[in-house]
Amino acid sequence: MTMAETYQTPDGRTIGGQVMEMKNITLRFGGVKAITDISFDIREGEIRAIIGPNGAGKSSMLNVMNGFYHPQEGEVWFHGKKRGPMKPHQIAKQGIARTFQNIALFSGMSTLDNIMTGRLTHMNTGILKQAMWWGPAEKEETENREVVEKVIDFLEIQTIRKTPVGRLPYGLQKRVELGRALAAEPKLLLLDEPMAGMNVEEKEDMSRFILDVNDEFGTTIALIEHDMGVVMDIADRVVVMDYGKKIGDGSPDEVRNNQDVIDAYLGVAHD
Ligand SMILES: Nc1ncnc2c1ncn2[C@@H]1O[C@H](COP(=O)(O)OP(=O)(O)OP(=O)(O)O)[C@@H](O)[C@H]1O
Repeated sequence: MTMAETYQTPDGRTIGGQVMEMKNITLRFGGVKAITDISFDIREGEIRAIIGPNGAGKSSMLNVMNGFYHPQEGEVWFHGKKRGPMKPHQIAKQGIARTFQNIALFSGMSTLDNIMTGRLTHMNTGILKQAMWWGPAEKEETENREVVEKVIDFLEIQTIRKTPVGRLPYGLQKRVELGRALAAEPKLLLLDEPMAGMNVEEKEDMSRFILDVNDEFGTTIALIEHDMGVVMDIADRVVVMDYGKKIGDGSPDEVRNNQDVIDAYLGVAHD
C-alpha cells in the first residue's frame, strides 16, 4: 500500500492515508534484541492491533511508537514527517495519548479528577490566573469540563464520577483510564493490553467502547494485546510479532490462516 492509498473495510468504513509509519525498527537493550527490523504503518481511522506471545516485543514497540524508547536503527514517521527524539509532553501535543498495561491512575482521586488530568496538555492559562478564576482561565476551565463530561457520558460512568478510583472494580478502572486518554482528544490512541486481566463481560464492554471511540470520534487506534481472540473481532489489520520479529501482517483472516502465526501461538520450536 502506498502512503496516500485508502482501503475499504468489510464493514464499509474508508481507511485513509498513513498516520504513523515504522521503518525498519531495531531496538536493543544491551545484548537483548527486543525488536528486529520491523516495518508497518497505521492508517487514518483504522483499528490496528499488534499481537504476539509473551516477550515478543509488543510493549517495546508501543514505547517506540510513543517516543519513549529511541530505536538504535530505523525511523518513525508521523503525519509524513520523520520524528526525532521527543519529550512526553511533546508527544501529547502531537495528539497521541496512551493507556498502560498496569493501571496508572491516582487511586485516591475521583473518577472525575482522574479524567480531568487528561486535559493537562490542553491547559494554557497560568496557575495564578487559574487560582483566581480570571477571564481566560474560566473559559478554559469550562471547555475542559465540557470535554470531560462528554467522555463521562460516553463511557457510561456517571454513577461513579465521585468515587475514588482505587475502590472501583478492575474493569471500571480500565474504563476510567481509557477516559483519561480520551479527555486529551487524541488523534492517535495507543492502548497497552486494554483487556488484560478482564473477565469475559469486561472484555466485551471494552471491545464495544474501543469500536465506539473509533466510530464516533474517528480516532485512529493502535493496541497491543497478548490474547489473539479478543482483537480479531475489532481490528482492521493485525501485525504479529514473535521473538522481536514481524511474522505476519494483514487482515484478521489473513493472519489467522498464516502458518507462521499458528506455529508461534502453538509454541512450535524455532530452528
Ligand atoms: N527495559 C528492558 N531492559 C532489558 N530488556 C528488556 C526491557 N524491556 C523489554 N526487554 C526484553 O525485550 C524483549 C521483549 O519484551 P517486551 O516486554 O517488549 O515483550 P512483550 O511482547 O510486550 O511481552 P508481554 O506480552 O509479556 O508483555 C524481552 O526479551 C524482554 O525481556
